[in-house]
Amino acid sequence: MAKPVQIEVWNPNGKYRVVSTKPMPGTRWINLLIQQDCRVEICTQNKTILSVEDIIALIGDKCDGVIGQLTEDWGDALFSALSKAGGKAFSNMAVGYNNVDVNAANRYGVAVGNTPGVLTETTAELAATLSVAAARRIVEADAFMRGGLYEGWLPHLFVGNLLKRQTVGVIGAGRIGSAYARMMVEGFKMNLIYYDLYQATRLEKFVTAYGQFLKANGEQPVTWKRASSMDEVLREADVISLHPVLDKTTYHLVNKERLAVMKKEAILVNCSRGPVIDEVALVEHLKANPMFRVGLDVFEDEPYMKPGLADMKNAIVVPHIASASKWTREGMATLAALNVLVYHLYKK
Ligand SMILES: NC(=O)c1ccc[n+]([C@@H]2O[C@H](COP(=O)([O-])OP(=O)(O)OC[C@H]3O[C@@H](n4cnc5c(N)ncnc54)[C@H](O)[C@@H]3O)[C@@H](O)[C@H]2O)c1
Ligand SMILES: O=C(O)[C@H](O)CO
Repeated sequence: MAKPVQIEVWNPNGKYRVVSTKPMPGTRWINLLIQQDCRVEICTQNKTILSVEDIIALIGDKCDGVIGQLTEDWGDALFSALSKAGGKAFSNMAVGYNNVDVNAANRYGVAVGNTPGVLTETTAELAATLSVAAARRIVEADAFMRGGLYEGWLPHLFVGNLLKRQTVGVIGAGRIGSAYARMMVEGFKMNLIYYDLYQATRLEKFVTAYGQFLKANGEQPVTWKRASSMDEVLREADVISLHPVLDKTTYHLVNKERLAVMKKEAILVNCSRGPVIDEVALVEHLKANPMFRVGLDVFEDEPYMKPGLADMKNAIVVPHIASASKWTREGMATLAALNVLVYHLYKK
């Protein structure tokens, strides 16, 4: 039997019981649930990742809906427990739902929601930040300065890459990949090459129009190309950002062989999911190619890094913060609450 979990209760007399496995930013999401007659229970346990047993204890005997987190394993055991408690809706507070077994949810009659769109620009901005930080060696230079090593300007000190007129490669040109591509094309006048299973028509139109605008102003136009294979992007791009969903087709999409295809001084950014890159192979590649740089927001065995990664000066690592702006996180919480409410509102 799991230990009882600590909770904070809002609107104790609400008719429906909705559980959030974590406190989430803002109060709009709580108010929306209260307005629809929900008793809101928020788990305040001081434990970053809740186990399946913890969440089963939270769900209890009666629960109408749950808002959960991407760190939780939403599979058969949890959907079975939620269904037994009368629950009909679950929302991940994330757009990615690789932690959710949607087939299991279907088997138990639980509707599943996620939080797309509201985090698109915020996540793309972090990918752009990592790209620039890697190109200009910002983290290394910051450590150098704080370490008291700066003795004066030197022609070779922290020389990095100029992005202007280089090629940006995007793998997975969906919402976030396209937003990132637009930032890099418009912000740095980079040419675009992308690979996706589907054509990114709006992105192509944007780059074409921006190229025409530059030309009309006497500047060299930017260009775009839809690659017929992922390897084409890896071979041609100077900066490559990964934005696909994580599923069986994208697991270890970037492996030892594909790293070898990339330019020796390329920059690789990952703000999608850690397992899209074979991280062991990446560490070896970083060791063998000191001019190759990476910017990582996500890791294969989160919260851990593969041995050796933390020692690599050509790697920038941040703790899965790509969607972490106040506006976005409040928006994600609001969307998650609406997802859980939709089922009950339909019933009324
Ligand atoms: N680091 C973070 O904090 C953070 C934040 C938001 C999203 N994400 C991740 O980013 C992912 C993308 O989010 P989105 O809103 O852009 O989703 P999206 O569905 O709009 O885009 C995903 C794209 O990947 C493409 N794709 C799927 N399989 C592919 C393959 N094998 N090869 C190439 N492309 C493939 C799809 O066609 C689609 O265009 C999410 O699933 C999530 O895992 C991470
Ligand atoms: O999938 C997501 O939404 C991110 O990983 C967290 O914002």
